[in-house]
Amino acid sequence: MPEDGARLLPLPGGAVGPAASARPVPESPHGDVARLSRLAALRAVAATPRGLTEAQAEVRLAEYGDNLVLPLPEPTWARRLRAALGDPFAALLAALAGVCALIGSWGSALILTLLVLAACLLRLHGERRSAAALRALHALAPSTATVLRRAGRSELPTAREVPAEQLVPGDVVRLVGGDAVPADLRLLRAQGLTVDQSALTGESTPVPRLALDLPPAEPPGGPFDEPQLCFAGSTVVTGGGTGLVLATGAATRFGAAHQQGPGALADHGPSAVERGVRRAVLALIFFMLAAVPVTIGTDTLLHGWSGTLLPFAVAAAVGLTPELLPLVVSSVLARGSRQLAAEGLLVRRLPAVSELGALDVLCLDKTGTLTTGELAVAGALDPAGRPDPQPLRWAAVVGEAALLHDEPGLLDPLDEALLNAADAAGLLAGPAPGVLEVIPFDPVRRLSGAVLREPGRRVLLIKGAPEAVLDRCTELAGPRPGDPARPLDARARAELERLVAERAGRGLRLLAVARAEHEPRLGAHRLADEAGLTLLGFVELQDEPVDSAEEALALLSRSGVTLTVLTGDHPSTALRLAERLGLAPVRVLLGAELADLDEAEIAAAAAEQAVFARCTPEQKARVVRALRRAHRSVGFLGDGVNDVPALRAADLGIGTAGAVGAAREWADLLLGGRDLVLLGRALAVGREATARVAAYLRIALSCNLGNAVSMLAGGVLLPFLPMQPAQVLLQNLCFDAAQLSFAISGRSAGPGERPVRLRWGSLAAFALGFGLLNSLCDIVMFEAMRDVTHGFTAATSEAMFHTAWFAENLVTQAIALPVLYRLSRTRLRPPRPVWWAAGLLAVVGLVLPPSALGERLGFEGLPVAAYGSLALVVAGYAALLCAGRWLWWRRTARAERS
Ligand SMILES: Nc1ncnc2c1ncn2[C@@H]1O[C@H](COP(=O)(O)OP(=O)(O)OP(=O)(O)O)[C@@H](O)[C@H]1O
Repeated sequence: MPEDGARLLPLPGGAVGPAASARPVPESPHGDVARLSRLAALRAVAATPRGLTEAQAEVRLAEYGDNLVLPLPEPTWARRLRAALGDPFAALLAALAGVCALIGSWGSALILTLLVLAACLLRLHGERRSAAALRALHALAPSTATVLRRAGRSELPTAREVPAEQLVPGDVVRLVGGDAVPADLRLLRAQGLTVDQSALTGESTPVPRLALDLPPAEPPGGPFDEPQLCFAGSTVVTGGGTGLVLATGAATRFGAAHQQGPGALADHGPSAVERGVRRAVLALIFFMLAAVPVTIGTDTLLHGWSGTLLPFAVAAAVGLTPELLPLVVSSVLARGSRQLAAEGLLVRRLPAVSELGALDVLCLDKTGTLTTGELAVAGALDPAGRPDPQPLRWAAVVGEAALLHDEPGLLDPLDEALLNAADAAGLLAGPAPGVLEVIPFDPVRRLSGAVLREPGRRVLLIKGAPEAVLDRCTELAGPRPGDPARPLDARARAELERLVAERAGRGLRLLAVARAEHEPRLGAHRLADEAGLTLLGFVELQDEPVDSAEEALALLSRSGVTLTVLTGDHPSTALRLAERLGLAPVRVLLGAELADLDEAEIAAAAAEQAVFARCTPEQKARVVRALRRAHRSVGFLGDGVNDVPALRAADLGIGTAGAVGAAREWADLLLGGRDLVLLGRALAVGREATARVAAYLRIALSCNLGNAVSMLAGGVLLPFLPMQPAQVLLQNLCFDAAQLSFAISGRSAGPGERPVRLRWGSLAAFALGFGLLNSLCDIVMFEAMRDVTHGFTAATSEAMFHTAWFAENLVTQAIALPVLYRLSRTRLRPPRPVWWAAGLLAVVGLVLPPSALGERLGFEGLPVAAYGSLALVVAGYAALLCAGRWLWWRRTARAERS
């Protein structure tokens, strides 16, 4: 690195390091450095196993930048202005303004330029607020990493937590189970380390990682297969280790994949709202592309080509362009995220706000989520079910081994509880065990263990889920120490299973403890050693439900959210807890049974609030995926490393306050405290935001569709264009401005009875129905104006037509705003700003045309008869709109009931 004055060679992704060892090596995802020996790799990045000094880290941070895969939104105005002007809608408007200027339509060019400026300014403002909200959230919930740093060259290193974004190439970081790997690392040490790389490779089975000194000469199959490397974006499932940072931020493999777009990574695709918005935009663009040429073509065919047709086409195209749609949607979501932050929830991905609104199934992890995870030892039993302290002693020795084996992070809360209880009971009085190896807890195998050195033998101790341990046992320990062991036959096994089920049915969590003695030998633990074990007995643990869990689940249930528990724990323990919390599961399914069910059956079981027990992390994710494929909007609430696959698979991953690093990293939403009732409040905010987005889309789509049809009808029915180009643009500007009211303020009521879903089919049917109703009124107005304008000169009657349609259009849109806001009787009412905007829109429609400004825009004062017709048409429209809405409500209520 520069401060060492060494020659530099490329590191991954353009980072550079000194050329300490530039021997030719095979192609590797991280170039030369990744394939060097540990020592050579350290030299290549000018690092030491003792870590960088603070000063070195600072220099490198300035050089390589923050360790962020995606940079936080750029705060400078110049950048944002460029981005705003580069927006496709703004670009389209600017191009249309250019066309108008070219053909000398100065009024239209001016209005269009104003529209571009207004859209850009609004967008800039909205983005500034969203960026500030995102930065604030990021600052509140930084990801952290444990790094070795030294105050000076001669100082000793200390391990300390730093925000992960401050990591630099050359840093030495520590990993423990549950961590999100913070950068691309070359392992210097690894112990029982397995990582889940499914975010990078899609492969859900955790892969082992080793600190090989000389990696295989040929790189293995895929780019993520090198065993000595860990990649940003993966999760530590078991074990721990120490790694040298090779690349950070965008230079990591994860970062590179992100640059290629979200599809390059294992990603669950756009959210329901994102899909809805995208389709709405496409539909509006389609209206524009279809309606404008058809209108112009029809007009030319019927009445011949006129010079005003081109500017009219331009204006009509603008009128149908949803230029403020992205702004309104992102402002509504940003506002929702601020409200959630005020409630104590951190939104890590903006669309999560709308996912909350759509949420209709919430899958819940049990331990540490519905329960406190603060385990207390309730007792210990011998294999016959009699109280016996020995199983507790040996289980605690496994914990002690993890503690002694210098990777403190390997000690989980369960080990801590065992150690405390055994210590309090005086069971750990003897000399500390000689630890040969620690077998970290593996949520797939559901056990952990230790290999100990005892005089003349090597002792394997295993503790874990009773089924997992029993599968490895062939004998039962005798009632007293020194008594001969009994064989574990089928009858004894059945009795043990009954004992476990009976204790678990009381809500206790059981751990089985077993032991085996082997001849002393060198070498690491082998899976084959885990056979022929002797069962020592069980430890019983108690884990109390979180105080607010029952109230929160009742609130969510009343709000129309189906709840289902997915746990790695015993079925009886899970069932007992579910009942205690007021859930009424109809059945309990085991993770292993999922293999025999297809996705529809799994989804159906989950929808009936089944409890899924003894699930591996991948089985939890499978249930979530099955529900998503059944078109449910699925949330997952979890805290542990065994929840990460499900958190990633869900539409909305929610991490609890005490979630491990990786779970926090992959969660879309983080609870700020233990109070689960927060979820109910969050639901209300999400539903309101989604209802607003849905209302905006419904109204924008139906009014634009109505206008497109009316333009076509006007072209056929009238000998002139239905409105002048500048008037079309002005009307569009007014309607856009009124729709901005969706993005500002309003109140948040209760969560409402049902999730708010954006179903494209229903949105399209709505737009078609209410859009056609709108154009029907326009056509009636055209017909009425024929009579009213009878006897006036051609020019005057044309101007009167324009005036009447302008006024009628704004007034009917003003009525549509609040009336179409509510999708069903039970949904939230329109907030006050929408009413105000609607009122203003109607006033502008009526007051502007007869004003001096209106005259300059080509409007003409209307005779009283025209106002009479206008009043009748508007009243008819309002009545039909309310009737249509009533029919729609009935249809929605029926659909919701079924
Ligand atoms: N540290 C540990 N050592 C040994 N066995 C453990 C340890 N932690 C959990 N187990 C056993 O493995 C089982 C599965 O654990 P896992 O962490 O997958 O799920 P869980 O903690 O029981 O429940 P949840 O999935 O709701 O968090 C537990 O029920 C317990 O029997």
